[in-house]
Amino acid sequence: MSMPVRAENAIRGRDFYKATLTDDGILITSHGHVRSGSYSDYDRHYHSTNASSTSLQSIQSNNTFLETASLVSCVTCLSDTDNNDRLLRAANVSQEQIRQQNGQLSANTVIPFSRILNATYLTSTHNDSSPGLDSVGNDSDRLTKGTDLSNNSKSGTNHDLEDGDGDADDLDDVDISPLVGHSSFSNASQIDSKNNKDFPLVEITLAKPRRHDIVPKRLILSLNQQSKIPIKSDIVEEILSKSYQNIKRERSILVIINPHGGKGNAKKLFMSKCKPILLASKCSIDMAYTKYSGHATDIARTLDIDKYDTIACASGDGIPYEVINGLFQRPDRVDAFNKVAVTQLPCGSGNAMSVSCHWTSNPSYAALCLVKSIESRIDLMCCSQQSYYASFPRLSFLSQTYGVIAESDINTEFIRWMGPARFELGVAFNVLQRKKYPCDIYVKYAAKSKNELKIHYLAYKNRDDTNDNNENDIENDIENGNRDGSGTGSEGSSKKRMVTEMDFKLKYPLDNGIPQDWEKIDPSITDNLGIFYTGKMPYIAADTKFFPAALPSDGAMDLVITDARTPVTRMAPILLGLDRGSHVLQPEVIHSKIVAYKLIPKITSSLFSVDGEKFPLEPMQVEILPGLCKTLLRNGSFVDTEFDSI
Ligand SMILES: Nc1ncnc2c1ncn2[C@@H]1O[C@H](COP(=O)(O)OP(=O)(O)OP(=O)(O)O)[C@@H](O)[C@H]1O
Repeated sequence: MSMPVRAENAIRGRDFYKATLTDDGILITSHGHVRSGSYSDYDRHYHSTNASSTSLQSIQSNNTFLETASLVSCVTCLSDTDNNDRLLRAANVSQEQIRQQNGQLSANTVIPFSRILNATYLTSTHNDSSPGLDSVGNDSDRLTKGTDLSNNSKSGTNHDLEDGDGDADDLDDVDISPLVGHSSFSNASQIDSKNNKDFPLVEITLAKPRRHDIVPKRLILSLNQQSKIPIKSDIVEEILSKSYQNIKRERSILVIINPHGGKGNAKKLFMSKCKPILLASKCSIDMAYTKYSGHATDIARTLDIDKYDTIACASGDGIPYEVINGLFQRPDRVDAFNKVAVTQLPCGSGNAMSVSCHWTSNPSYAALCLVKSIESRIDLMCCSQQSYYASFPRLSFLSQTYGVIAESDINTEFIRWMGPARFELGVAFNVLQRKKYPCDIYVKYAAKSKNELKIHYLAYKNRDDTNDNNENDIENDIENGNRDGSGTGSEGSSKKRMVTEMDFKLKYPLDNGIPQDWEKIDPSITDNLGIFYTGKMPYIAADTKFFPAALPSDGAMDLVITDARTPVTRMAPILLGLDRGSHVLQPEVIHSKIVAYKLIPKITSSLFSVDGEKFPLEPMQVEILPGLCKTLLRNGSFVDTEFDSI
């Protein structure tokens, strides 16, 4: 049996791999190369299980370490580089050895489905003088230059809404070319490969580690239909459905870039690290650049929500805050919060959302998480103060703080050039001064003592583990005619539902005073308050696990309070425990789960910080709004803080 000429043309001069599908991914069984004008290598490899060609032998001679490396690469599928490095070292495989292989995969490598971005039948144009892969190269150029390719297909496109230069700049040799939707591939030639049951030639695009990042990489595979798992008729669909299990494919993304974010690097980071991954995954992308503070709120308030399922903020935490509030101020906010997921591509200096939700602060890995994540609902916190409450209260997704941390966060803006380090410097400075911030605090507890908090945490964490916190189930329910989205499986879960206008209604409006069942925190503590910090996400910065017990939708926020009178010798272990999250276990630290609070400052000069934004020094009342916001959580949960084992 020989290879069809068109298929040979398509892979002429390229490496290809013979492969088979397994439960975990695509197993490479051997490697080949089709020389110009000859397809004998392909035939030899295809028909021989113990191939004896020279090129194969030379590959096999290196197999011992490569097989180890293969296993490692399989295990590390979504980890970032630090993790990869550690595992490779543990397996005694040096990066140099990996590099020597020129990126070739050895037999027995498993490409995990979690790493596969796209799959398509490999096809050739009818014009042999311009073989398919050259066309792909052209396509790639067009995509990276930001040209609108959306005439026939929404997929894999890129439109600049503003700025327009779309200078995908630093892509160097990154391979971003989706074949599907390319008009030069006729239907006839696609059928040619698809219907060839003996030789289904498939091109996959996978996310491949390169230096500290991941980049899209295309591979040609000759797939053995006698695979280890049952294959339905369409092998490409089989690969795609396993690569995107319960995950929405081909997202329509509005990327909002803060050009000043991340010390002015946000645009470059997005273009070079995130965009190639998103395009290779066949997402359609529109881009908007913020021109002033508050612009992202205006964009989110007025955008056409029918066009997007995702708003990705290529920024720090300031832009997601603005976007959530823009959606909240829409007349059709119910539809907006049911339609659009808000996520972050970490291109700012404070990237707590990405660290908590995507488990990484690396923009390329976060982009992979974006396309591979489960849509989930997270709680928001609604903040009311007299000066703005009447128009719109403010939604907070991350934190509110008063005292030492608020001043360190905001008052160190003038040393913005320092990046994240300025925050730590500010905290240390204020703590050492033992500055106090007197106030009254009233709270409605969900779990008051540390013991009750642990019980609450374990109950909700286990519930999340079993429910998978999976918003896609809601979409499936709705498609199946179950309009309230209550689902068939885990009934009663707050996440398995669509939000309604009732979900925006405050239980504790500011004007109604402090309810009877709220407790006042001991004034001897609050008159000497050092840190007041409430949060919904575990990380407030890449290496600061301030809220290790935070959960996406437990209907509560975490409260941390310290007393400014705590001796510096005791504060030192508290601050040094911030990276591990062990500070909350220290006896001097108050740590509770609460559903609402009111803080009344007793000083005249200070501020609040809400999600890193400066808020006025007025009484602040906050309550939780359960499961209001759709976002993308890797594996449906926040990064594991190991709170249960601290
Ligand atoms: N064009 C602009 N000019 C001035 N300010 C802007 C502009 N675009 C956005 N901003 C503001 O910049 C602030 C910080 O944005 P972002 O969080 O993306 O950046 P960052 O680098 O992480 O900064 P931070 O360290 O404050 O978190 C936001 O509050 C936003 O309102």
